Amino acid sequence: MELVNSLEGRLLFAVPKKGRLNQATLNLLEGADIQFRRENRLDIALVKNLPIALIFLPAADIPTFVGQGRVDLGITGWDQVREHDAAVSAAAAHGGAPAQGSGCEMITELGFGSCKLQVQVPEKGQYASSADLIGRTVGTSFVSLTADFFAQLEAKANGTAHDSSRPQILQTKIVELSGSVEAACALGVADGIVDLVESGETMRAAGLKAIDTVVESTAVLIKSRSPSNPDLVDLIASRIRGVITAQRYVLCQYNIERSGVAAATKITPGKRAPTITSLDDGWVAVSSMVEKKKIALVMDELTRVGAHDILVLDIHNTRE
Ligand SMILES: Nc1ncnc2c1ncn2[C@@H]1O[C@H](COP(=O)(O)OP(=O)(O)OP(=O)(O)O)[C@@H](O)[C@H]1O
Ligand SMILES: O=P(O)(O)OC[C@H]1O[C@H](OP(=O)(O)OP(=O)(O)O)[C@H](O)[C@@H]1O
Ligand SMILES: [Mg+2]
Repeated sequence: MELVNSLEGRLLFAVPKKGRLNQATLNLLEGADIQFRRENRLDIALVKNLPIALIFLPAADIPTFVGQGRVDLGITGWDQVREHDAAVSAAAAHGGAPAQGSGCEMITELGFGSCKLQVQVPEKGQYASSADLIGRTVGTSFVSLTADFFAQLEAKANGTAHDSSRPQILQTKIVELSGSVEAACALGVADGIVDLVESGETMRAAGLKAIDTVVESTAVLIKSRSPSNPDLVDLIASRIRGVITAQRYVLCQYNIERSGVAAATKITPGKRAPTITSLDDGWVAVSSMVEKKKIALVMDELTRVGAHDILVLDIHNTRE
């Protein structure tokens, strides 16, 4: 109870308490110098060096807390934000509460947690396209997105207009499952599933294949429509962007004769522009940010156009 009282005046920041996004999120918080100690089993942690409290929640619940404005900031999957939005719209269409505070605003993508929410069917089965599943049973944890997806397919198949603001009466049966969704086809619970795919290993191991994509997802930083401390939200967003940039880029430095600079800086144009410093005897030193995943190719090409003394340095942090 005491801890809940000490939330007063603090910006509330929801982070995934487990699962695929947990560790990468903790690394990001560390990079952004958000210092905290989480007591064993406690889902609230006060940040020591900023007026922030971290709230550890399941990734799927974070858009609800942020969307209702109970929590100011959150990190979760874009798939979860879309599922939440679809659920709120569906409730409104059924005459429930109007889409009260449904809105989470996306601040930035975070560069981890990439995956696709895909329609999957048995590899050697009779279904070749999503439309073949109309009127069948589909298992998923993403019931609202799946219902929307099949409502659109059914409207198209029936030659009618899809209107998401009206209650959807589906021919396709959607069965809600909370995990290990891949088991549903083999065990006869569903004819197809809608679930996340990253490497495809889980899908293949279950003897399934993907036939359609409902949503492409990545981890995102989201905020509520009217956060309690907008300046602090901006500060955190800017720190987090800085950490992500630092993780994505390396600093590439090299020396080259002035005559080769134009060709070399085409290879390393930098994030904004390369820094060029004159050296003796018609040589220059160039320093430029390069995407980590491209650096080997960039070094090959720089060597080809006459660059020497190429150095690649890690970037600890950045700020625009
Ligand atoms: N295989 C994956 N690769 C990349 N990102 C993923 C993967 N699976 C899930 N995600 C992302 O992580 C989010 C949370 O999913 P995850 O399954 O990790 O959480 P959880 O269901 O709360 O945890 P758990 O499955 O451990 O119970 C998803 O909404 C999605 O954005
Ligand atoms: O394409 P892959 O790289 O194999 O990853 C996809 C799997 O990852 C997630 O499962 P998770 O590990 O969260 O288990 P769960 O199904 O019990 O949630 C997701 O639900 C898929 O099953
Ligand atoms: Mg999971």
